[in-house]
Amino acid sequence: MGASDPMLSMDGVSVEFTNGGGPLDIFGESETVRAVSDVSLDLGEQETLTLIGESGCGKSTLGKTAIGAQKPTSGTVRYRGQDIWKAKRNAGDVSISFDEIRHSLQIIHQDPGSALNPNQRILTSLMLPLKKWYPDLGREEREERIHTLFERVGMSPPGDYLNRYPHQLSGGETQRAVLVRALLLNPDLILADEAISALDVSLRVEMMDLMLELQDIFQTSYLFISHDLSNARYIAEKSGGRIAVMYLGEIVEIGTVEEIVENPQHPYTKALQWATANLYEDDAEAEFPLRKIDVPDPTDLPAGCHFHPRCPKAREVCRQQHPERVHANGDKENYARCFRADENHEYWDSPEITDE
Ligand SMILES: Nc1ncnc2c1ncn2[C@@H]1O[C@H](COP(=O)(O)OP(=O)(O)OP(=O)(O)O)[C@@H](O)[C@H]1O
Repeated sequence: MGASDPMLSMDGVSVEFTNGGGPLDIFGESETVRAVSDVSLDLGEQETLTLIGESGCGKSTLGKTAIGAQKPTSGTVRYRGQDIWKAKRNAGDVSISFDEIRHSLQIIHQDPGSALNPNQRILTSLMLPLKKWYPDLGREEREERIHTLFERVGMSPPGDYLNRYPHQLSGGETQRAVLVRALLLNPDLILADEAISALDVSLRVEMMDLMLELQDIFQTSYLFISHDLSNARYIAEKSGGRIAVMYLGEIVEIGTVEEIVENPQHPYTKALQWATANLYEDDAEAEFPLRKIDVPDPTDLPAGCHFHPRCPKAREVCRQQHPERVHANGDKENYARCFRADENHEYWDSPEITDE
């Protein structure tokens, strides 16, 4: 690993799924969905990034690809400089094994119960990964680690919770137990895929606070996935992290809270703001920010800018050209994929679209 390698680095990552066309498909037709399209992204130590976007825009697929649980169709994903899929194939110069990579990149799901065996007491479910990854630890030491972490996440006395079965815990308790399970492995990154969505609103804030507090202690990076801009804003504000907005497989805008929430460039980010009523009460009367509500068929993406059929600012050029990343003021990491972010683009002389 080079000293300057980011903890996680994705370069030109695309993920395609082909459905149908198999021997049992009587029509013999196959359709390809580009769930993730040309995403390049670096995540540093103790960094927090929240992915937001509508259902089906590719957030989970991108998250899974980041932690090595989904193979990209093209592009590379590197953990501390090691190509994850070369490590998986054990091809060439592998400095970090695939097992070690998967151990360092953990996931918490929306349905935390699915991570715990319903027929096992919580203690047994938590002991197993410790036994697997830290075989030198004795039983007592393993139990001690689990007890300490349960105290830390407010589940005290730990014995009261650890002897229960998953169905005997509340949603918030289960989510904390699963967080402990991930933290026990000392991961460099936790992918929290809609991890708080199923909780009551009051518990959501508590859980976000807890995760961010533990981030300092465990020096973990987080990749949060949320469909809710107000949660993304809360996390990014508290952690000083970034927000990435996805639309039909692409990151269309990425930046800090100031960039994404206060001063968005992309009309799609503005539409998400509009939909998050409590964030923008002043704009409640503002014009509806989409020309069409329906999301295009992901197996048949529109030419040009994929957002143009819904974009109230679309012009002819948006039908013809696909926007590149426009970085503001020489910023290397953050950008918007919209012609409007470039004040010199031919977009400004292009006629408005009137007929779609
Ligand atoms: N295993 C799969 N096989 C085929 N298509 C898939 C598969 N996984 C995801 N897709 C498709 O890829 C696209 C992106 O899905 P993904 O679940 O990543 O989106 P998402 O933004 O996480 O959505 P949600 O918020 O509903 O979970 C969707 O069109 C989905 O139907």
